[in-house]
Amino acid sequence: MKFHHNLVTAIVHALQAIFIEQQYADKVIERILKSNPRWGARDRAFVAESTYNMVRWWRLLWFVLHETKAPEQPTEAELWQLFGVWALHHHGTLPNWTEVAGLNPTQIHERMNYARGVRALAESIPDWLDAQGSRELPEQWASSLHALNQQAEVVIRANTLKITREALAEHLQQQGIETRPIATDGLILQKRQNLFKTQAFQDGLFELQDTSSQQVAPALTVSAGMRVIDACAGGGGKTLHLAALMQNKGKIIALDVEAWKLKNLQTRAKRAGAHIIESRLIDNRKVIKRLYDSADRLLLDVPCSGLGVLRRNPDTKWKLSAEGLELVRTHQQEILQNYSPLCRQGGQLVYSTCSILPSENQQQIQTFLESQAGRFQLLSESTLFPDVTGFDGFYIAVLERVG
Ligand SMILES: C[S@@+](CC[C@H](N)C(=O)[O-])C[C@H]1O[C@@H](n2cnc3c(N)ncnc32)[C@H](O)[C@@H]1O
Repeated sequence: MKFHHNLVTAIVHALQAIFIEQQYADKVIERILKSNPRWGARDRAFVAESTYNMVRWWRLLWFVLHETKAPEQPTEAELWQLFGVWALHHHGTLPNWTEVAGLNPTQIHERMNYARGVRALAESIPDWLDAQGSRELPEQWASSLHALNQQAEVVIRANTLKITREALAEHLQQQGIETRPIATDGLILQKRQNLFKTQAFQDGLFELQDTSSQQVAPALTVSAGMRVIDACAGGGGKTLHLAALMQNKGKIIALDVEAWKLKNLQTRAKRAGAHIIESRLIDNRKVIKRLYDSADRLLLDVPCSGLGVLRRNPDTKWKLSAEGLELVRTHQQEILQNYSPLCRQGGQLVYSTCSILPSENQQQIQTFLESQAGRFQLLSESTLFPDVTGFDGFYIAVLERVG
């Protein structure tokens, strides 16, 4: 493996932005790749994947480097050494540079071997989160955590408003992009590659969406002509899927508290040719009250810890705290309580998270049902565990309003 100094400099700068300036890893990597248009595909992949992997294994790498926890303000010299630890561990070789000259490969191997016996080190996760996970999921936690540290596959969803999954697969194959089918409308890329620049993406023939996330819209059992409210629509990943399942007939009201996300949703909806979506910003209580008792189907894809999508956003585990998790849970219950009246009698409410923790999932639904004095009943619930499915961790509950 030959390392390029300028690429590792970019990785060190990316880590500074993520850990010192507290920027989101995906945004940092996007910006760095954009500002270096002359890098080839291999260099771009090296920078993106090495940065993500160093974020993922952050705790483990610091332990191996210094036998300490990660410092809050790592110096540039330390980050170069940390890359050295990563290079030795992952590629089996060290670059011949002064920045990593002081590293001792024998010591690195010994510390790595020790760390293998301590789960929170081996899986590179904060102690509090490891304790929380094993308390909540005594049987499943170890294998779920291990699965959440693997690199996620690239999954797309064919936009059936424009093309069938089979025709899309053929179209992509003609561009040299090999895929295999998954779920109802999904395709998995055989090889990681950036699809955003393809004509097929610009033409709205597909969206990037993990297989687990693709299970949420079908849980609403929508049909053409229904009135659907997606109350935490964000950038609209699931809204677009709902529009496709409704064959662009009926109405979807997409709500969110962030105007910029709804703007993004509108851009995506236009590209996808989904014209039954009306977005509304929740900027006062009336926005919600006006919609009471009006939805045949209500989706509450609530904010969550993001634990189920650690494979894509490994920086989440370093940014989350026990206090933050508690706030998230309070917010989830408030959304359930305040927005459930949007569902009409006889209609259905789907609650979903990209978390596997029962305290964000089953326990929230239980608390909600107990507070409703029989107004809602649970039709089904399932946790999609990453170690079982091989995809993101998700929870989906389907409730019916009966009173
Ligand atoms: C898990 S994300 C939604 C992802 C989106 N459904 C998708 O598929 O792309 C949760 C969303 O809830 C929004 N949100 C947070 N608080 C909210 C509230 N009180 N009411 C409505 N939306 C809220 C966030 O801005 C965020 O976009």
